[in-house]
Amino acid sequence: MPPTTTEVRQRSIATEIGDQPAANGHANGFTKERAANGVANGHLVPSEDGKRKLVGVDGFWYDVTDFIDKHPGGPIIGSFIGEDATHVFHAYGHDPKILKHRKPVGTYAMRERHPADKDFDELKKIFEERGYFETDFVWYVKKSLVVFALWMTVWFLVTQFSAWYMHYLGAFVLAFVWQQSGFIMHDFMHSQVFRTNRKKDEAGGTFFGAAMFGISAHWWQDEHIFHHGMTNVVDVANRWVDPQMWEVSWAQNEKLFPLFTTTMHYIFIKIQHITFIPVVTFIGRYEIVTDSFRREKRWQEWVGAAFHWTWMCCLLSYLPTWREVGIFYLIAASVEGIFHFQLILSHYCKAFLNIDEFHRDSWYKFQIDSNMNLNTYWFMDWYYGGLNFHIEHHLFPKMARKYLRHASPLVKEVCAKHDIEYDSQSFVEALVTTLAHLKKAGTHFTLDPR
Ligand code: HEM
Repeated sequence: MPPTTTEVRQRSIATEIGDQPAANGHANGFTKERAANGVANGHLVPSEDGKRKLVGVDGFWYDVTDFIDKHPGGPIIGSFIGEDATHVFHAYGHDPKILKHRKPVGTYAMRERHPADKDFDELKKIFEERGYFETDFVWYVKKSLVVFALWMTVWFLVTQFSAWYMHYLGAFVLAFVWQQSGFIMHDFMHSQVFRTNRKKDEAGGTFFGAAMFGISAHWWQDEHIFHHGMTNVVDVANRWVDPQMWEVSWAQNEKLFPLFTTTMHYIFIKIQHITFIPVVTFIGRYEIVTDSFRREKRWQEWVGAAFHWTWMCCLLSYLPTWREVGIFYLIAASVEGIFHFQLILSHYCKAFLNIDEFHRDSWYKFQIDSNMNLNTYWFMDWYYGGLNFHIEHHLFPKMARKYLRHASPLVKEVCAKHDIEYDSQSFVEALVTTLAHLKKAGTHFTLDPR
């Protein structure tokens, strides 16, 4: 059974800080007051009875009161009640026919949030015409074959050699099997492969996520949809944060400070610039594996996990001693942990917004403010899964990853035209910037016990 709206939006903090979910009416990212009014912003037309839940798209209000729990994109729709969701709606590639079947219940005057918005809408059309939102199946077959070849290499190194260093070389290659599978899972769970057939995409995602990478693909998707729709957003009143930007071990932005209230948090945050690298490297993988299955109830993910641990145990059984088993997994997990930096560096030192600021800001502009690209040569795109072009991926989450590099020059042009900073740094620069940022944030942190 899929998690409920409340579970998904409150899980990140409630489970890690140990707090109870907010008791102040928060259920779907809107307060009791907002929900009761049907709409949040004064300039919007209220619903007839004042109690319906309306979402605004392209200047029309749609009543989603009975649709929230059925929405195929999950509970995030509830976070846009009473708001103009035009840009996030289109960015997610909703088929325009979806709204043709729904009768609007009112209209509102669309407010220009930023002059660049029109240009980004135009860019999307240009990219559509260029075919950047279409799937190259041959490309995916090749990617899958690479994963399979790497996987066979691991087996070969572990089963055909008795030298410990060949086994550990196998562990190193295993990290790449996990990493590359993770990227393919990412594409599937964004419906970037079959696109109009979500069931097939989810099955592919579960195979590469749970069976190969070892994490629950649906758990990841639940969090990732919020991460994309509401990147770096903090809702202090409801104790909610973009779930993929929240860790109990550090506070990377002052907007998160009110959520940290214990002496233990204080200690963690004061030393966060020192613990950052070892925690991400050595603990990262264990954390996502356990976190992803802790509350997982979907049987597909458990079947995938059973497959994953069956092949992992068979593989590990070829190693001669428990010591080698331990070191083998540690090497694989730590090398894979290094890959986690990429995603963290793309957001940690960037802008964060409180939820009300977020709903007032331009969705496109904030995607750029809250993202950083990593500069690399084209031949390293495979290593970063194309997500070194994080700005482009966040602006257009359904764009096929092989085209992200091609989309970048036009995105840069729009940013330059509107004087928006397009942040792109090398991996090392981004790491140094993030460490300095963590140190500064830690210095400013003071404990505010509640
Ligand atoms: C009037 C409001 C909305 C309606 C009627 C609606 C309807 C739908 C439908 C029918 C789908 C499945 C088909 C498809 O992907 O084209 C879908 C998917 C989705 N929706 Fe919505 N939606 C609405 C608003 C939103 C909003 C505000 C968000 C905010 C982020 C959102 C996020 C998503 C996501 C992430 C998916 C999954 C896309 C994918 O990866 O395939 N939707 N929605």
